[in-house]
Amino acid sequence: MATVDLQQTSSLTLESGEQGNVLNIDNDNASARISLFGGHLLSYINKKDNRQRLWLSDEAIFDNQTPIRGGVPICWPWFGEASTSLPDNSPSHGFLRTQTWQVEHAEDVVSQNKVRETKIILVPSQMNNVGFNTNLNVRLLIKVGDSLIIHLETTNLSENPIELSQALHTYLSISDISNIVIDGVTGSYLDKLTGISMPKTPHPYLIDAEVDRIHSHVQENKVMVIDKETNEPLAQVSQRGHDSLVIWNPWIEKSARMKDMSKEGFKTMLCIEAANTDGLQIGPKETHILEQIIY
Ligand SMILES: O=P(O)(O)OC[C@H]1O[C@@H](O)[C@H](O)[C@@H](O)[C@@H]1O
Repeated sequence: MATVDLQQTSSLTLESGEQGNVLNIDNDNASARISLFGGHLLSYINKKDNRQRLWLSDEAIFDNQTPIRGGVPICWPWFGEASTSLPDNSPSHGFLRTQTWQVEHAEDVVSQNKVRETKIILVPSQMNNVGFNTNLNVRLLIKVGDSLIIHLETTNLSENPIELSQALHTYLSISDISNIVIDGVTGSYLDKLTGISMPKTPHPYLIDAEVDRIHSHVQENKVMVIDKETNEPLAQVSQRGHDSLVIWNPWIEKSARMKDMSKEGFKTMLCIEAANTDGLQIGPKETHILEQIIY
C-alpha cells in the first residue's frame, strides 16, 4: 500500500512514544488518540464539554503484543473464546486487536451538517492468522468530530458466504459505577457468567456486581449511561449492523485477577459493545458495516 502523507491532514500527527505508534487528532470539535497496534481508539474528548468518553486502564500494557485494556478493541473474526475448530491458543476476541494497522486514508473533512471532522481509514497489515483462512477484507473508518463514528467494514471477496462474529468492544469512561443507571437496554439476555438466558433485563438497570451479558433483543438504537443523582447523561452510544449489545464490568474479584487492571479500575468503566455474537453471514462480494457512534 502506498504510504499516506499524514502532513496533508492538519489535524493529525503521528507520535511514537511509550504507547507505541499513536495517531493524535485535534480539530475544532474533538481530540482523539488511535494506536496503530490493534487499530485501537485510546481516547476521545468532545470539546463541547471537554469530557473523556473512553476509559483506558492505568495498567494497560503497551508492548505491541498484549491487547490494550480499554478504549475500543476490535474483536474480529470471532467474539469471545475461539471455537474448538480453531487451533489451541487461538486468542480471545480474534486476532485483529493484536495486529499492526496502517493508515489507508486520512483527511480533514466538513460533514453534511457543516461540522469539521477528521476522517481516517485504517487497514490491518495482515489478514490470515491461526487457522482462520479467509478471503475477507477489513477496513476501519473513524470520524472524529462532534461525535466519534466508528465503522468496522468487512467485505467478503470470495464466491461463498462466510460466517463470523465481531464486536466494537467499547470501554466507556464513567464517574462511578455505583452511581449510574443504563437506559435503553431491555428484554431478555444471556448471562455469560451462568450460561442462563434471563427473560428480562432488570429495571432500573444498575451495576452492583460482575456483569457479562449478551442482550440480543435491544429495541432502542440509542443507549445512555445516566448519573443517578443528577440525571445527567454521562455517555451515549448508538449502533447499527449489530445483533446484540454486550454489557461487561469485571467488578472486584475478576479485576484483581487481571494483570492489566488496577484494583479500583472497574469503578470508572463500563463496556457497552456493539456486537454480532450469533454468527453473522456475509454473502459473496457483500460488505457488512458494524457501526457505533459515541456522542
Ligand atoms: O480479557 P479480554 O479478552 O479482553 O475480554 C474481556 C471481556 O470481554 C467481554 O466482551 C466478554 O463478554 C467477557 O467475557 C470478557 O471477559
